Amino acid sequence: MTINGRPIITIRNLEKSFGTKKVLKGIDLDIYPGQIIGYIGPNGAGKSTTVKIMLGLIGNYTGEVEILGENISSGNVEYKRKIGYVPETSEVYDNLTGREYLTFIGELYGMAYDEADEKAKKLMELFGLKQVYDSRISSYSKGMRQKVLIISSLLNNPEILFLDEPLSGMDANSVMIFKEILSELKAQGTTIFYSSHIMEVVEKISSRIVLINDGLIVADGTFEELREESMEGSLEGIFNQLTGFKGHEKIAKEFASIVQGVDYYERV
Ligand SMILES: Nc1ncnc2c1ncn2[C@@H]1O[C@H](COP(=O)(O)OP(=O)(O)OP(=O)(O)O)[C@@H](O)[C@H]1O
Repeated sequence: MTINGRPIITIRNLEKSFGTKKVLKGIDLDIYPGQIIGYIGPNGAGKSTTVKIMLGLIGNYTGEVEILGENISSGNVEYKRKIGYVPETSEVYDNLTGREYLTFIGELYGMAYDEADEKAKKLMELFGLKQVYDSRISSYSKGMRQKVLIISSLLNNPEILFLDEPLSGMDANSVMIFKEILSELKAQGTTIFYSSHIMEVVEKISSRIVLINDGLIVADGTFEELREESMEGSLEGIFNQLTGFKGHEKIAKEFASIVQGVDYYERV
């Protein structure tokens, strides 16, 4: 694993509970500039919670989170100017046009209107959305909205990009472009924190993979390192092994039996 300089993100003994449910049970992570971190784990493992804490969207945690040398609990929100975020579920302002939305976001980041407009227009064109730049977002398809979110997260040329399942709804060609964009950004030193369930993409793009299960990190290394340790050939296999998952066929058969109203145990 290549490590450049000081960590850009440091997480120490991060714990978070919702009510009586402990969701993060002591996360420790040092993330270095220019890494693409593939952050993976089963549904409910705590991935989005970790990301939202780093973004300052969730409070009341214990432990330390430092981003760009600043403890985020200090109340200084300056670091937010230097990060970008594509959320898992998006709340885009539907009534705005692409231009209105993206210039609004650009201005929130402190950009001049014309600068944001120029940049957004060019990026929309590269994503094949030139024709709809002045149409309301409510008329966009799911994938088109996703592209707008991706553009909005990059307008400020962030030092750290947080991506939470960013590919949802995007077609195969757009995914290819997006993967290439991530490689280019990484080559220029952007740090990317990438949380996704699409194992083949995570496997290909990540310089380091961190697997979280039930609120704890259970694996951390390059894909090759994890493969050697687990003796599994694919990230999917490593994921299944480390999360203790077995018997997908049995579960599927039982599921189908219930759907069809057939007694599973009579059928097997
Ligand atoms: N605001 C909340 N209030 C109560 N419980 C919450 C809240 N947000 C998350 N949780 C719980 O915390 C746990 C972790 O959720 P989180 O969204 O971090 O999981 P995840 O790893 O991102 O899962 P997924 O892969 O399904 O997106 C889940 O059990 C979830 O129900």
